[in-house]
Amino acid sequence: MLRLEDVVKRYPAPDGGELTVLEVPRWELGRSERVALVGPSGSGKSTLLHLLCGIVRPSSGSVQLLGERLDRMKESSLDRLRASQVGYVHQSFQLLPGFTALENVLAAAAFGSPLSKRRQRERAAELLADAGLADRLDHLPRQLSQGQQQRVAIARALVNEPSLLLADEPTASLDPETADRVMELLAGSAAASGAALLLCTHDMDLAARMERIVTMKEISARGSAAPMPPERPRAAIG
Ligand SMILES: Nc1ncnc2c1ncn2[C@@H]1O[C@H](COP(=O)(O)OP(=O)(O)OP(=O)(O)O)[C@@H](O)[C@H]1O
Repeated sequence: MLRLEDVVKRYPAPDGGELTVLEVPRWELGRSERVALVGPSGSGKSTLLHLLCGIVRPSSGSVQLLGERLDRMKESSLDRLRASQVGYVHQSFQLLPGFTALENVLAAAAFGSPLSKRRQRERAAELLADAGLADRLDHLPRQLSQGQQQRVAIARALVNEPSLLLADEPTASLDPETADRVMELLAGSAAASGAALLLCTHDMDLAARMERIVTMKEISARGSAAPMPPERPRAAIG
């Protein structure tokens, strides 16, 4: 479902040169696989997630999602593919502050869902209910707890039945109990819908709940050029 070949990502450096952040000879993620991605801070995890859904383009090499070359696609086609096939859960939720929980989920459906408006509304309400938020549909993000906001973000990521779920440290700002519920929802939903899940985390307990753990070292010949802190044994890589 996802394949990277000879991918290099460079960013402009402040001194006018370039910083090579990623060098990936070859890496694949299969359909329905649930994988944890771990690596020190600055090793390129977020950059990799952004490359995998076309938010960022590689400096060279090929990125294939569902047989489509993202690196060659024009912006509007990329937007459409991402809206319909990819659910992205951000560490900081990124909900629309003036929209209710239901409206936040519907906003994603409006762009990427083939369903009728009525079915979109039903599905959005069902997902929020599955996330334990049936009585919070009309609440604004600021009227929700952190864990509730993250559950809205997960419902939003799932509303278009994506083939690929990308989650960038989705539990980083949550207490352990809430993190546990959020993980259950994310991994359980991916398993139920057959979506592939790639989850970036510093928490090795959460990572261990995925089918497979991959490290940035295994994926990329090069992490950040910046010096990295030594890896710690548990619960906090980076
Ligand atoms: N837009 C950008 N311009 C220049 N350099 C960037 C840009 N985005 C990221 N970088 C650099 O790329 C490297 C990887 O960053 P990235 O955010 O992918 O790491 P990460 O592994 O997700 O880190 P963390 O675990 O701290 O979130 C860093 O050294 C960073 O300075």
